[in-house]
Amino acid sequence: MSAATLTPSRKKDVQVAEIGKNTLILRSRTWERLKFEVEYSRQQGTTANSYLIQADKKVLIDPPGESFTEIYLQQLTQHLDINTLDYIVLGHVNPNRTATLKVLLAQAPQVKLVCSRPAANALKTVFPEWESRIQSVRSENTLDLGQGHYLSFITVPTPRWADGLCTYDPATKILYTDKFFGAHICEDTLFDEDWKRLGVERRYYFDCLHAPQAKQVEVALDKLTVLGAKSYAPAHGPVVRYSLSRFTYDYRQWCQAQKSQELSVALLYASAYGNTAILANAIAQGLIQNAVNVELINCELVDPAEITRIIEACDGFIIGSPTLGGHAPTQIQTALGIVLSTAAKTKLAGVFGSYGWSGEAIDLLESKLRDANYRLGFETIRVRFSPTPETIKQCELSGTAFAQTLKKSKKLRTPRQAVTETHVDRTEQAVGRIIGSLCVVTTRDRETHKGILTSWVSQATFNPPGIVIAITKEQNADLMRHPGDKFVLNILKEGRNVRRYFSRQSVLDDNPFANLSTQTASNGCLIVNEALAYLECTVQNQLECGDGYLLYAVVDTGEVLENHGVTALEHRKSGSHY
Ligand SMILES: Cc1cc2nc3c(=O)[nH]c(=O)nc-3n(C[C@H](O)[C@H](O)[C@H](O)COP(=O)(O)O)c2cc1C
Repeated sequence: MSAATLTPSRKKDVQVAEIGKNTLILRSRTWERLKFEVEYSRQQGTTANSYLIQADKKVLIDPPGESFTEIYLQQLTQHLDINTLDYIVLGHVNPNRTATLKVLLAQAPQVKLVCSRPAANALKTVFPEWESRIQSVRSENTLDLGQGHYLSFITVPTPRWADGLCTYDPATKILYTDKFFGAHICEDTLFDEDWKRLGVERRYYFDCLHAPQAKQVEVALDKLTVLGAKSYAPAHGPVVRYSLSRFTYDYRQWCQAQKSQELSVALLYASAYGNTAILANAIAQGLIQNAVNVELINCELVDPAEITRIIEACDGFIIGSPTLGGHAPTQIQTALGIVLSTAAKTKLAGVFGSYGWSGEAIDLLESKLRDANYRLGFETIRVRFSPTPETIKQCELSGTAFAQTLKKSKKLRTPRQAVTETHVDRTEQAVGRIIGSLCVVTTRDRETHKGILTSWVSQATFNPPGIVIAITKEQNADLMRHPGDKFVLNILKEGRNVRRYFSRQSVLDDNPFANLSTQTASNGCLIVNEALAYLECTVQNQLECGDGYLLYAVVDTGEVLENHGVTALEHRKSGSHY
């Protein structure tokens, strides 16, 4: 076998070499950044690999995109009489690829296109005239080219490439892996003999393309590793021959590492023409770079039960949509319904989308989430038509901002668990796991105002609206203990450290209201303006119990001060003290 290596060129070119019996690689090469998507940002160039198997029958695998059409066909025709070509196998389809396909199909009317069923459906929609030339295959299907080249197909659907198809040739033990096991790097070296040097590019490629779909990649690996391949022939970068086991192991490890991140974000989207998908991938990068697991959900492919499961398990969710005919696609509307009925209000949310002129889908998503009181982790991203390098960067930064906010809120919400069982009675620890809304009760005695921090509040009646509030004797809350006493319950907002002014030490030393913006309620007590909401209350009943009191108070009036926040919660180590 001659693994011919051609002279380097700084211009785009096509490198051709034999990589196995009857098998050529045609590598369309560019040393420049091919596209502005994040996956190309390391600027090492890339190769678009195509393969030609010439046995009794002839198959071309994955012709490149339109930036190479001309130079690729020039090279191809030096090694193949197009009139003898039988099949073109496609690992996936995208609009960019169709330019080369159109030329090939026009020149070779006998050629059949072989692809997965989703790819076939997509092609038939856009090119109905090709219908009779498209042959869709499934995992158990094979194609006999003669001379031992008995090709088998393996469908490998992922959120990003729902139509993914790998091809295995037992004659050469080459597995054509399309988007798996690639790297964006352009060199003369065809194989991976110096594979350690490729580590950074391989990992970056995985992070950009596969980390947000780690679960589906694992399923694909299960299908591919049983084949016993000796080489991987990917769509980009060197052919994998020397590091096949190591690279497969790395993929497993990277998937595991991704899935075991402490924080996880569900990234839901639909995209008819690919623009919203590009935004989703850029946001995913921002999250992944900040050690957050991303579950990419292409809403067109995932059933509602799976969306519900992922939404329940995630720490935050981000949803993106194109606008088509003034609406969000049905699948996005379904996903939104699931989110609104499933996701806890404490989950951080985000909205993005590509639109043309009116962008109703993005407005719908944002307004529904705001109305439902979700906190948004970044300013809603609206991109007209195709993203630009700037908007891609903006998406990455938004992903980063989202990850950081998520980490902060997780810290706030996570109770400190350091106490050992020898120090605190287990029962007290268990009682301490009851949590409540963090509030400041304000009372008034002539010109003196007082504030008491509490989280022992619960709604008790609907009609009249009434609450029960527990106070301990040491809280010295005499001004609110008797029927007819008035107070204001200020419900605090998560993320604002208002409580520090009302800790025991602060109250003893200072006037807690000196550093806070307040206003006077109609019952004379103070409203803390930084609170999320306040209730003006009148005590009706009091019950002395244990070392405290239980008060039932009727809510006279109240108001939400900030529409877009969530209530701060109080977590305690132990139920033995406040
Ligand atoms: C059939 C069709 C209908 C569209 N209707 C709207 C519309 O009502 N309002 C709008 O802002 N953009 C509209 N657009 C523009 C798309 O939102 C825009 O092309 C967007 O980039 C598509 O995103 P996608 O690539 O993620 O599918 C329409 C586009 C098409 C092809």
